Amino acid sequence: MRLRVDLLPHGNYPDVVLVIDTLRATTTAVTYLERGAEALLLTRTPEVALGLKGDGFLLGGERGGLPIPGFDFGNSPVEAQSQNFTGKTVVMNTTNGTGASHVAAQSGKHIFLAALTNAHAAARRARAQATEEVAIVCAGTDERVSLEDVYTAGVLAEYLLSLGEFTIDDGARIALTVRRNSGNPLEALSSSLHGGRLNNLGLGEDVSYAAQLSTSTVVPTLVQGEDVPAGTLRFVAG
Ligand SMILES: O=C(O)[C@H](CS(=O)(=O)O)OP(=O)(O)O
Ligand SMILES: [Mg+2]
Repeated sequence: MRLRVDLLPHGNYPDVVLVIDTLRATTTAVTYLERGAEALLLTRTPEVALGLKGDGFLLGGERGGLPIPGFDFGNSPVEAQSQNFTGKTVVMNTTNGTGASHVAAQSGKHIFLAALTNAHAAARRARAQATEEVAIVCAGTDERVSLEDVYTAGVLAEYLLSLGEFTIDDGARIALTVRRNSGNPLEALSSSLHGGRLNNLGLGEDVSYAAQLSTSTVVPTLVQGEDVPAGTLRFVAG
């Protein structure tokens, strides 16, 4: 079994993909499902999301860290945690995480969303489904490598290695090194460029929330081969 870590999304995934956007899209996605959402529709663009508005969907997303005009929510796990989404479908579009999921879905057989909050459950699901490779894909920020995603990749890689034999690539070696040398999750996320930016926007509580380790067993799972609105990917709790 191969374990691969892409520090940015590259594509060509043959098997299982774990998509990470710790700050904040995949952390928020886990929280929507934790709070009862029936499904998430991750859209290719904000326009696709806005086109679905009014069909009983709730829209969540951001640009520059702030809510998109016309959307119901931002991209905040703390905001999501304070709401009840029972029976609702949340349509999401964010700067990095939703795009990374679309790259993964172009080729991967099984796509899961991972964050620190569901790290161990996501790793277990990946190991159980994989037949040849687990690819951990860091969304990054604006096409640049981001510390918080690489740190989370290291947490996932560490746990996967405790579950069985893998041959690992240099991306995995880098992620494991970052994980072992960046302190605890809150220290790592707080020292990242994006963690600092969210703090400056008054969104520091989201950074603390995202730093919680394995508080959830919900693993957002792509439902393949289903009829979904064009430009969207449908994830449900797994
Ligand atoms: O909402 C976020 O934290 C980021 C916004 S950005 O990196 O400041 O543009 O989006 P995400 O897609 O969750 O990385
Ligand atoms: Mg991010």
